[in-house]
Amino acid sequence: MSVQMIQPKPAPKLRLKGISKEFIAPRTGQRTLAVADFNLDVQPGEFICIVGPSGCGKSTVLNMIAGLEKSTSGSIEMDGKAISAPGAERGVMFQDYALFPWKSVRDNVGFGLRHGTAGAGMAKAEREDRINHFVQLVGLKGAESKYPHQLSGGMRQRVALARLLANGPDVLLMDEPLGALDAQTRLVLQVELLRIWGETGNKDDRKTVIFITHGIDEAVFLADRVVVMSSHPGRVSAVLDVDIPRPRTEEVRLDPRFAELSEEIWSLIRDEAYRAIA
Ligand SMILES: Nc1ncnc2c1ncn2[C@@H]1O[C@H](COP(=O)(O)OP(=O)(O)OP(=O)(O)O)[C@@H](O)[C@H]1O
Repeated sequence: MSVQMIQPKPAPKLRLKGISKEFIAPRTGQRTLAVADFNLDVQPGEFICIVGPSGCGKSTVLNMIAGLEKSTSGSIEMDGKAISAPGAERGVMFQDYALFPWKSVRDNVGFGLRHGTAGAGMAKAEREDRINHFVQLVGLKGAESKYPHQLSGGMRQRVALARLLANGPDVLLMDEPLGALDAQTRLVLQVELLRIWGETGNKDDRKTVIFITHGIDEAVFLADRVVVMSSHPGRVSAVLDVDIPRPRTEEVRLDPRFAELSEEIWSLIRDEAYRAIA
């Protein structure tokens, strides 16, 4: 008789348990149930993409994990502890760069280290090394003294990513970070993002990522799992494993499995996507 060892599942990095969010308009009192009974466990180092029709509640879910919005019911846990406010261990990145226009690349990247909790107690030399490391990691070496207006959109998002990483969060919460970029830059930065995330390195060194996108191809290219949402109210309608091996290179986009998964996701949101913009 053979005895099968059952490996215990690691404790989730994030646990979203039955969360809902109802917005109440201050003047009219009109209620909008944006998210209802949203459940998701995210494993450490996992790359999760959330897709769904416009207005289905993707940003609301992300903002609740970031602690920028309070959930109306349910609970959000990180490493087993309840989250209800923003915290340095969860870094957020948005579509619109959010850089300081009057600060250089170097000073933008180092902002959190100089003024936030991330750099508290850090010696100047260590802080400067850390800034150099992340500037280099995102491919901005040589552009340290430039200002945001001197950079392309893609470079600005590299600065925003370096700043996010320099603060050393455990979880990266990314709301359409490539959404404002032209199509070619977007494809290049998807590959870059996986490199920076550590796709070719040790799995245990990777950050946990929640990444919102309108791009189904983008989600399939990046994610370990794609969470598909339906709307009114926003719920999880499906969770798909992206069983395409890593590291993922440009060739992946030609893989029949890539097309198959993209088609499956589109079929899940197509009807609602048409209704959302009708
Ligand atoms: N502060 C708010 N007050 C009232 N309603 C809100 C607020 N924020 C979001 N909503 C509503 O909640 C729902 C979900 O919005 P949310 O922005 O989370 O969706 P989304 O999927 O991120 O949208 P998109 O894909 O267009 O970016 C929408 O109906 C939206 O109008």
